[in-house]
Amino acid sequence: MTQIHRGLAGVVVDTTGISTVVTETNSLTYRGYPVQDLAASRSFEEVAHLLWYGELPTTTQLRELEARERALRPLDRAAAEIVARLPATCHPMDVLRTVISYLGTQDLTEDDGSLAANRAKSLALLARLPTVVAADQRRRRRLDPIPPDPSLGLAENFFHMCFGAVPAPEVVRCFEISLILYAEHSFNASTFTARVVTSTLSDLYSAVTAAVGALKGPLHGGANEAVMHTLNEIGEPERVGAWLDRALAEKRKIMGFGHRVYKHGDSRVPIMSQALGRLVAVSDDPRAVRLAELHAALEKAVFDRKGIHPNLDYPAGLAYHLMGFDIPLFTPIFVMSRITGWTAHIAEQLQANVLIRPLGTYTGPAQRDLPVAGRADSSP
Ligand SMILES: CC(=O)SCCNC(=O)CCNC(=O)[C@H](O)C(C)(C)COP(=O)(O)OP(=O)(O)OC[C@H]1O[C@@H](n2cnc3c(N)ncnc32)[C@H](O)[C@@H]1OP(=O)(O)O
Ligand SMILES: O=C([O-])CC(=O)C(=O)O
Repeated sequence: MTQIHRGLAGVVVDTTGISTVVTETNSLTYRGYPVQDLAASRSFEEVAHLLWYGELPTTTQLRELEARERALRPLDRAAAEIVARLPATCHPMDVLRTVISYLGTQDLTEDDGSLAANRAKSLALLARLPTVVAADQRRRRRLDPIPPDPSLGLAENFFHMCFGAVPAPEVVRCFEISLILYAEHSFNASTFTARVVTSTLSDLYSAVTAAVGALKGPLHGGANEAVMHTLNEIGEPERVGAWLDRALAEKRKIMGFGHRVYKHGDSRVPIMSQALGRLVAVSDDPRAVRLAELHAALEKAVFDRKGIHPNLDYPAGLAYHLMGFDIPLFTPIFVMSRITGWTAHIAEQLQANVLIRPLGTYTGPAQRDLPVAGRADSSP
């Protein structure tokens, strides 16, 4: 009897040299480096280089990558118009997906699937996606877009393009840590989607567009938005117990909790939670402390009631709210980071490609004779 692995749970589908969760230390490594060490001392741009090239950049390589990223940030007029004209009723992930698809049609660089060509496309997306996301937030607030500032690093420039100002260094660093932590996580659903598309020898933009669609769902990246909706729904720390009783009785999934791979806690959560704590301490949001209390109370209550730990989306969701971003921007920010991991996997897939095509056990009707066409009683 064929064993069925629903959801591919526990199935090893390929090798990868990009990242792994070291279960003995509950540590996530990118190209061998623990992510907590990267989050403590490195920039997001350095991490992008590490994921793409396999090594941290030298000073010269970093300067070169930064210079190219800064130069590639502006959108062409048509891309800017697409952002401005798509209905405000659509989710910013739909805007991002649509603009990425458009950018693919405008990319006239070599499309031979070579490593060099894909690296150039990956860098262009890393540079332009923040410009799209920031312009989308501003138009929803009825504000004109702010052009990128090439004197600023990627994280600072994103704040500049969203708000016209760069916040305190603690806030920028918290944001950058979130980008480093979100950058890569092995064969998660969106990365696997990108690899499936790539395995047919389709192009990088098609793979990334599909990955955006996979990340949007609330069981994956969309959970960071859902976390903030949950906190708003509960409202006050004192209401956590009653809210959780009802949610569990209704068999609701508590967003930002649980994980397919980590069963004893997501290795990235302690780092992000510490960064969130520093953010709360400097936040000028009058509700910051109460929200942090509510956040901690829900985490404790879910663990006490269900033994389930939070995943990275749990601290990241509240952090993005306290940084001033609108909730529908949270998952697009995840994309701004994960574009590095997706594109590293696309390159890896192409280097030793095999078509990804699993099997399913058929449970439909047994083979049967077709009814005679045209007979009145031929329909079942
Ligand atoms: C960056 C990321 O993408 S991280 C993931 C973000 N997603 C979320 O936060 C959404 C909420 N979490 C979930 O839905 C799940 O934990 C997933 C989808 C992440 C992982 O799901 P799976 O590995 O398939 O685990 P599964 O859903 O089978 O959960 C196992 C058990 O724990 C329960 N459980 C898992 N997560 C939760 C949760 N968040 N709330 C309540 N119960 C949960 C399930 O109901 C199930 O219980 P049962 O055995 O009594 O039926
Ligand atoms: O690995 C997963 O299934 C989901 C996740 O945490 C991620 O993509 O960062």
